[in-house]
Amino acid sequence: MTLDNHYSGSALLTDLYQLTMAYGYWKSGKGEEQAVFNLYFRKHPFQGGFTISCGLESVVHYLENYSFSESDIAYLASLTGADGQPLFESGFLEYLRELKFSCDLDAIPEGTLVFPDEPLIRVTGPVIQCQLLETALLNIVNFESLIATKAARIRLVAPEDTLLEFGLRRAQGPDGGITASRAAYIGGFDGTSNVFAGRKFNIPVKGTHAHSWVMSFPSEKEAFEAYAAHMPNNVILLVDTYDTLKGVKNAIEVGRELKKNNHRLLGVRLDSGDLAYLSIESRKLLDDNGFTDTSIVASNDLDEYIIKSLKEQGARIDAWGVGTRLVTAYDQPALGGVYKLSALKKSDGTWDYKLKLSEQMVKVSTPGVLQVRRFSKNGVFVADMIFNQEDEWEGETRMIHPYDFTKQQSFGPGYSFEDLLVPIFRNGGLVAELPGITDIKERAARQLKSIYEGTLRFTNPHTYHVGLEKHLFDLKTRLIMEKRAGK
Ligand SMILES: Nc1ncnc2c1ncn2[C@@H]1O[C@H](COP(=O)(O)OP(=O)(O)OP(=O)(O)O)[C@@H](O)[C@H]1O
Ligand SMILES: O=P(O)(O)OC[C@H]1O[C@H](OP(=O)(O)OP(=O)(O)O)[C@H](O)[C@@H]1O
Ligand SMILES: O=C(O)c1cccnc1
Repeated sequence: MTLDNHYSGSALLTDLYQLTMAYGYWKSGKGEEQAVFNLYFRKHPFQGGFTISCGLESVVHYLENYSFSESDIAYLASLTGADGQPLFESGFLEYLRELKFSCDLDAIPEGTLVFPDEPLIRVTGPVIQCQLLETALLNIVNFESLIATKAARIRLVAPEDTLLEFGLRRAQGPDGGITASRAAYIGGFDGTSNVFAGRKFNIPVKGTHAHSWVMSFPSEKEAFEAYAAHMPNNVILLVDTYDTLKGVKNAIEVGRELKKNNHRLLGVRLDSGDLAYLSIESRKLLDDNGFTDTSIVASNDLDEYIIKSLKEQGARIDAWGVGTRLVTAYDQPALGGVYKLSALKKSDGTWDYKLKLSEQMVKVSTPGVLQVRRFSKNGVFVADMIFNQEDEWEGETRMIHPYDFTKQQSFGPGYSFEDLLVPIFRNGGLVAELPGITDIKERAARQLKSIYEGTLRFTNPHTYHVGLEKHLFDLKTRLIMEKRAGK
């Protein structure tokens, strides 16, 4: 595991403006003021109706090692402003050298269904630290959640099939490939071709062979024979190098030899052409020759839409190898998560709630020390309510649509609920036990089964209700009015 990812824990994994602000906070003596920041997104990716949270484990590892090394400090000391003078004075660099992560961090566990405006991560602590973390937290959570969601969409169209992630060669660099393998597994894939990720994250690794293997022999048949002879316990033959259906016939002949030696032709792989037609014809050939338990694997620029279409066409494909369009989230290459200040502690210990105005209501941030309450009825998620943890109320809970106060919902005793953000760090110390990858994966699968299925469809999905608790709605409305009035 020596692939150096260059940034492990490095506090330089940030945008310069976080450091210019940190410098400003430090200079003005505000650096230790307690702040609350929330990480959330405003719109589901892929025009979908859900997102799977992912990336918290990477966040934890990043924060556990968070520091400015001697060489980081030396680099910052070398930066100069427009006048050629150092950008940062030495006292500030000394401060950074000693800086230790000391915030509280609460987060929604990985593998949870999450929705627009909900804080996935809440950081509470010295404003200087909260600010410095923005870029790294967004980088990690935006990408991993995006890929886990893409993987879940692919799983939805092939609930019973084997799904293999083949993306490393086309991923956005080594780190993109490695983290995508983990996120894809959490989102519902069964294995990866990425051996590094397999070992690092304990993900099953799977592989067939490439066209080059076939091309390196005088004939396809000889290539298949040699492969079967060398690795009789892992024979999945790529049959499309020259002529797919002739390739299947060659594979069947090799399969007969394997059988004689108590081995099995596990599968054939189709990587070009009309995958519906070719899989149906291949299935017939295999079945007619007694290879009913030989699987058909397909690959070639697949995604959830093509797989869905192939299934509708009656394709007889048992396993899908999906690369490029999964690990690059081809049709939407970024999740637009943001990280906003929502409260600052006053000297009397109470919170000064903060709000960012915008002409677009969806872009107005939400003030408060935010938490998300998920209401369920008979095991089905009904709605999520964002509330200010500092508020207390009695009796029934009232939730208001964030952008339309005429839409309200009440929750009485008939509902069960769960607060989604859980403590991860307290005063910089890890207080949560991180779940294993299998638990996270199972959580994601359970979550997808616990929601109205219209939420999961691809075209015009049903909108799952997310609202603001009444007191929070009132606070937000009051602050908007005050800001608009120029206070
Ligand atoms: N029956 C089908 N219905 C819908 N899409 C399909 C079907 N069969 C294959 N596809 C998809 O169509 C695309 C075909 O790719 P392309 O046009 O590059 O042809 P190809 O057969 O792969 O040729 P090449 O030999 O260049 O790889 C791929 O994304 C593939 O997954
Ligand atoms: O298509 P993806 O979803 O990215 O899956 C991975 C692809 O990588 C391999 O192909 P290769 O690199 O040889 O390229 P090609 O078959 O697409 O030419 C494999 O045969 C798949 O086609
Ligand atoms: O094992 C395979 O078949 C494989 C692995 C990576 C990319 N394409 C195919």
